Amino acid sequence: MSDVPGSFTWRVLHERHPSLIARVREATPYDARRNRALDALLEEIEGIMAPPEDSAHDRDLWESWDRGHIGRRWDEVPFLWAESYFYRRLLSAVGYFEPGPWRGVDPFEPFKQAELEGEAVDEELRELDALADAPAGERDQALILRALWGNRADLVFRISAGPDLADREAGLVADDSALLWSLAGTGRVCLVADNAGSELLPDLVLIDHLLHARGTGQVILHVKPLPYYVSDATVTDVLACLRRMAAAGGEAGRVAGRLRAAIGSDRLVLRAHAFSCAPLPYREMPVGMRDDFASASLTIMKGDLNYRRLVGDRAWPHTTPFAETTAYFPGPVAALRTLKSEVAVGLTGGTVEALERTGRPWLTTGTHALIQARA
Ligand SMILES: O=P(O)(O)OC[C@H]1O[C@](O)(CO)[C@@H](O)[C@@H]1O
Repeated sequence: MSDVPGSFTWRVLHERHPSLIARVREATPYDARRNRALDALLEEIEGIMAPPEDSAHDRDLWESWDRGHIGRRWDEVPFLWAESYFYRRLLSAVGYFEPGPWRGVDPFEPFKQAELEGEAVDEELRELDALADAPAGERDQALILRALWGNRADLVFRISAGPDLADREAGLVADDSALLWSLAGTGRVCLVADNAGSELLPDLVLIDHLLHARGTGQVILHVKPLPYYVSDATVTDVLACLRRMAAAGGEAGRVAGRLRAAIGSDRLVLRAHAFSCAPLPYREMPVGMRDDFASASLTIMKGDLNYRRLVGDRAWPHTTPFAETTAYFPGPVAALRTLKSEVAVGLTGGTVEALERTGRPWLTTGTHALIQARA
């Protein structure tokens, strides 16, 4: 829940969301009607959650996902539900679904594009040249760590996490990478993506490594069907990353070429399932998605939001076993995530004590990360 003033979840709803609306307005010159809708949303999020508009194409879908929350105060329903619904309402406000000129215009695209064009990305892509000749085991570990720490580059988080984020000390609080690699066999691997740009690029490099070097037969890449949580990856973002890598040349260009060919031969399959934007945990996933995950030798869940949805967005004792909270999942699963919210399981008592002893925040700052897996 988010109803305790000053708590982390309360601040996301009452501070981050209003500041995100301001950033969206700064980034795109919306017309008067869109601005009025954004004003109305700003007012609404301090009070009662309104239903989707009568004419909304996905009204039935949201009604099926509603658990009696619509019509209550935004901060009196589960945090996951309110936070997810906010992004749906923001898209409505900017005219994303309505027939007319703003239809399909991603309000977060200016942020995503600026990041993808940045020099930091050039450097990351150049580093792939040296990695291409590294011994196999070294490459495995380097690529998994890049995909993991790429999750720190989350734009919603960057917008509001403060300037010292990049300087903070980084730490891995759990590391099941050996189990992860033992599960990534020659059959199918699902990767459930999180952010575009700096996170999706290393995810795509990891996918290429699985297909090209590790003998994985097929990878199914799940992305979002809609712009979501600011920087979450859509198919458009996958294509932008492929173009960016192709333009960079060198090993990045070769990776892009192989991935294009893999899409052409269905060795890399893209999915944009409606449930990927649902305000619900994966425990409630629909049959089609369940079948995908059940057919894979491993599903890799990227990022903080997917982690919350995977283990359940609850105040678990941090020592609750990861295998227990994911027992419902239809196949082997791994999580690669930097910690940006208060949910964490699968840690040893010693690790939790050591983290608490530092007296510094570790759960919501993006300074710590985990690799967890269960067979
Ligand atoms: O992009 P990620 O790693 O899923 O992070 C999203 C996280 O950011 C927040 O929206 C704000 O910190 C969290 O509530 C959420 O879990």
